[in-house]
Amino acid sequence: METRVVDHPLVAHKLTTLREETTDSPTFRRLADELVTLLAYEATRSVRVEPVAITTPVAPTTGIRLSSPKPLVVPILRAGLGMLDGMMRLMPTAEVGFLGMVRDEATLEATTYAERLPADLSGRQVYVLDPMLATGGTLAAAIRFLVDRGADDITCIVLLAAPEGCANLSAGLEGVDVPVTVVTAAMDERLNEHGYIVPGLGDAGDRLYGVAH
Ligand SMILES: O=P(O)(O)OC[C@H]1O[C@H](OP(=O)(O)OP(=O)(O)O)[C@H](O)[C@@H]1O
Ligand SMILES: O=c1cc[nH]c(=O)[nH]1
Ligand SMILES: [Mg+2]
Repeated sequence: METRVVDHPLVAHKLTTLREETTDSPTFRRLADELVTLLAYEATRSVRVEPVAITTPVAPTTGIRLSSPKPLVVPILRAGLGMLDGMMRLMPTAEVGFLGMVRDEATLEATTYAERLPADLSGRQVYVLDPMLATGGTLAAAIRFLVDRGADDITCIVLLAAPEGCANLSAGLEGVDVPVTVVTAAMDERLNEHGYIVPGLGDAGDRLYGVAH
């Protein structure tokens, strides 16, 4: 597994406001959206393309376009939904599938409660969106799910990652034989005793959409 921390002053600037406890939901949603577009630029460096012949008003030439089948973007509900528009702005012709997953706040185990994905992901490049890589349990389960369906290249775009979560995720992917890349806006210090990222930004889903009941 490769981990890339995007080192850019605009990313750091937006992330700082996102973390602030006084940042309200509308501002949080806007910043998450803007951050994803910046991260997606880095995360799509290896998106698959193919040559295409075109004619400009001046001359014929060869350009490139996204290969077929198109990349699949998979936001992990709930919080990953806050990253979808920012991603699709950069890659509007991608397809979108959905995974609903929730972490039990006592055991920190992730379970899947919803799935709407193509049955066959053979040969598909997949971009998974989830703002938080905490213990890594959610992303490990999501990646296994996608690989079991045939996905052969997976890039996870997260806003914050914890070092313990990255180590767990890498260990949890033992035996997974496809390239996995994590692109994050920051690698934070650690997890606290509740499995929250420190300094982090709190509960991303609650900050985007309000407290879940
Ligand atoms: O790395 P992990 O320890 O598995 O934790 C990360 C997960 O926790 C949060 O989701 P949550 O379970 O709170 O669901 P929500 O998006 O509905 O709020 C977050 O959006 C990740 O999916
Ligand atoms: O810090 C954390 C950890 C898991 N999920 C969140 O939303 N925030
Ligand atoms: Mg949550």
